Amino acid sequence: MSRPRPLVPRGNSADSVRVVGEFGVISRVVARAGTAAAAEVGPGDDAAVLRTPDGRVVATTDVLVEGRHFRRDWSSAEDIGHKAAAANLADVAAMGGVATALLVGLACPADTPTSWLEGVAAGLAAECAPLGAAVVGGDTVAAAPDSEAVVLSVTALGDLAGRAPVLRSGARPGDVVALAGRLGWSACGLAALRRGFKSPAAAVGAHRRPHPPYAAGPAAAAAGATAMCDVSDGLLADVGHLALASGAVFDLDRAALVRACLEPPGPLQQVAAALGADPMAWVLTGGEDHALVAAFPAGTALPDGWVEVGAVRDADENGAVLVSGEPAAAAVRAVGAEAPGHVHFG
Ligand SMILES: Nc1ncnc2c1ncn2[C@@H]1O[C@H](COP(=O)(O)OP(=O)(O)O)[C@@H](O)[C@H]1O
Ligand SMILES: Cc1ncc(C[n+]2csc(CCOP(=O)(O)OP(=O)(O)O)c2C)c(N)n1
Ligand SMILES: [Mg+2]
Repeated sequence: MSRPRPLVPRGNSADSVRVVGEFGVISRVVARAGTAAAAEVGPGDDAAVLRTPDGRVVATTDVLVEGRHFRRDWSSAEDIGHKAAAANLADVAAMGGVATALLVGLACPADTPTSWLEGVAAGLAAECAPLGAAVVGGDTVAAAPDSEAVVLSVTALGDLAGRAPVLRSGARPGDVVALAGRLGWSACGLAALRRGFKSPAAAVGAHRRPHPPYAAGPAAAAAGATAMCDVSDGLLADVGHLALASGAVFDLDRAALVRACLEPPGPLQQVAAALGADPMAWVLTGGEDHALVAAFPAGTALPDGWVEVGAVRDADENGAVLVSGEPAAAAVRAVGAEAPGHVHFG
């Protein structure tokens, strides 16, 4: 893998973490954290204290590693904060919860400008604010010796407001499969960035700052969704998790996916034409838009933002995920993709 070009000034700038020190960084970052509605005690003490109206806590963590999950020459500090928050807030929504707070673990090289870390903090806060959530604590440490990579580990906590959590395992044959949010936009933006383009702005922007449909998660739970997850790795890969956990086949309807994700034509077709790619590859296998995919009992009036894109069937010999009756592996090959989703240890 080519090493991401260090983007932020390296060395001993007056603003670097080395000069400002751990507590200087913490006070500047905490000043940008915002306020969590659920926090009785926020950042600055030995631990935060949160109110849990439901009595149960939804808890999830995702780690973002520079060069693997983001590049500082492709995304601003604010973008990276938005993205790190979104990846976690979407997992809470995918359980049917509403996020209440984030905890942030940060490892960074000593020459990282404090202003860059303040930008990350501002992005985290801005992504959380509409939900009433905020960063309530964290930890700031030096990166491994000789490592130039920033690592961000974000934990999100959330509340179910009395609803049953929606697991991956509850889908039953006869359920409808539905989608909320966008698919393929982040992968399209990533493809453009990899070729050195900074446009189209809508696709590159979607890669930098995903827009998960947070409200669709609790709405699906309230409507009786039987299984749900967010699409972080790729639709076929993540629906595979639902199928496996539920012991059922998820048969996605290609025409419905085209209608939901590729009509009217826009940036996905534009970039695909320029790169000689099939935009359906991004829809089926592209990650990081954090759309939600769920199963609902047949006849459920789908909540706002949800569209039907398939059906759950009895397990059969064709495998767990089908695209209009065709095994997912064949659909992956047909669109020229390498795998049903992101390959982590490739
Ligand atoms: N190192 C780990 N220790 C314990 N649980 C883990 C670890 N890594 C992943 N998991 C759990 O495995 C499940 C699948 O992880 P992942 O594919 O990362 O989910 P997601 O796409 O929702 O982030 C999650 O429940 C996650 O909490
Ligand atoms: C520099 C860079 N290269 C590649 C990608 C693409 N990418 C990285 S991780 C990932 C999948 C999601 O990451 P993961 O850590 O699996 O999140 P989770 O499924 O745990 O939510 C994708 C599509 C990227 N975002 N940035
Ligand atoms: Mg994860």
